[in-house]
Amino acid sequence: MKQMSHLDHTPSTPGKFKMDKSAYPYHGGRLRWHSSLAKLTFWSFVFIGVIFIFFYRSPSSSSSRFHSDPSRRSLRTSSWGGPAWEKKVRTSARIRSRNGFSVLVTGAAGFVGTHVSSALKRRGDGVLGLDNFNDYYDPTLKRARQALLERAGVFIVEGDINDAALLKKLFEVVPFTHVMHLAAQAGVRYAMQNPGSYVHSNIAGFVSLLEVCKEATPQPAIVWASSSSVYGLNTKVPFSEKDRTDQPASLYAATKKAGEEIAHTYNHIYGLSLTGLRFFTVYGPWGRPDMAYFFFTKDILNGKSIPIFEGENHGTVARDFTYIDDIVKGCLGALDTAQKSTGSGGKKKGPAQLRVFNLGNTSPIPVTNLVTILERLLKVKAKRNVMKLPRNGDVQFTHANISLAHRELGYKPTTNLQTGLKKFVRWYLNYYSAAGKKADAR
Ligand SMILES: O=C(O)[C@H]1O[C@H](OP(=O)(O)OP(=O)(O)OC[C@H]2O[C@@H](n3ccc(=O)[nH]c3=O)[C@H](O)[C@@H]2O)[C@H](O)[C@@H](O)[C@@H]1O
Repeated sequence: MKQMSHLDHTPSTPGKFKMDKSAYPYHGGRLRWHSSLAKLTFWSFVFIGVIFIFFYRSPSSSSSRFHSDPSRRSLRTSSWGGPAWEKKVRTSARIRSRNGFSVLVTGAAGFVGTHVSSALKRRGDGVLGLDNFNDYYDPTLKRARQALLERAGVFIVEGDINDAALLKKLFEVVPFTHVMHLAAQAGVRYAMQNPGSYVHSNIAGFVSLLEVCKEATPQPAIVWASSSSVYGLNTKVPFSEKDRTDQPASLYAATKKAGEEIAHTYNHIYGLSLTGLRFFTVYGPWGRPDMAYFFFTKDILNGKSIPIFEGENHGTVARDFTYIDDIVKGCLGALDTAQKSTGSGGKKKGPAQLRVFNLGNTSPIPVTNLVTILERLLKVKAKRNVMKLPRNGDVQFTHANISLAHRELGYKPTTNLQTGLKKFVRWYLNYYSAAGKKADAR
């Protein structure tokens, strides 16, 4: 709006010029014409200067451009900046242990983001969260996670990874040693409804973050969330990092695969240290209400029928469900073994680390078994509506080979589905009964 008002003033200056022109007839001499032209040039420079300063000084300018993007569903305009805000940022990111890290966690109000942030904080690392609190699923749950982190001393900045001015400011205030990049548009099937949001967050947002990281001094090491879905139509099991990932079955998977290629580019050109983690259907307390185990729980309790997918000829649909605490250990292992980025001033100074790891559980469980476990834990019989796996991006089977993560990160999952779901159900019942909250799943 401010820009418009500047622009609205534009005619007044040439108007003066016109007046000058009419006061002095054209044949009145070149000199006067030249002096008017000089005035116009002068005022034009002043005007352009004002516009320039406005754009570069105002953080809200970038966020207002960003807010015009229809694929975003962030609920409120982010406001940031100022001494009090900077103090909160600095305090949250302050390292409290010897050889600790200062980590920027994007997507900190998300499921994995919350767990990783609190684990880092517990061991004495400095943690600053960033989240846009969009309404892809019930934002009340994200706010509750935020409150949990606040109590642990983690401040979450409200903003989007596409807001380059905000990211730059964060790096100005804190020289982050690491970035744990978990902000993303998740969910396999939703990609058919809102493809733009996947491109916006998983591709444009990732590039925006990497652009700022590559310019930062020192450059941080980056660990980020890829997905088991990159294996797509690959039929060789268990999935190993060496297997083909060029047949994604969903746009979601394609954007995660694109992220892996983009990571390669930034590593190659700028010397950024990058580690991608392929998560396998992560579940647990504080989980995502759009995921099957979560809304199955809600629907079973409400006596609603649940759609259970099956493959051709009643083929089993199965997932290598992985418990959140195991995933957190994998994330911390990745951060701990991440080598420093090698670039500075936006230039590569030497080869840097580039890694991809599977973080799965290594034991695929049919979705029907998941439902049976939930029935037992909830003591309610599910109304099963078995149906053909729709052509909506789902794959029939996932199974991780985790030997690389085991060797390099010391990753060793220890929670089976029965135990993990028990912990989830306990949390679910507590969380939704405590405040009389309604599980607004999807
Ligand atoms: O690990 C991954 O790569 C992915 O895991 C999950 O994706 P997905 O495995 O599809 O998880 P759910 O949506 O919870 O589905 C779990 C299983 O339940 C099945 N399902 C899902 C929904 C439904 O109505 N019925 C049903 O039988 C799915 O086919 C799938 O086999 C996450 O949603 C993704 O963000 C993540 O990247």
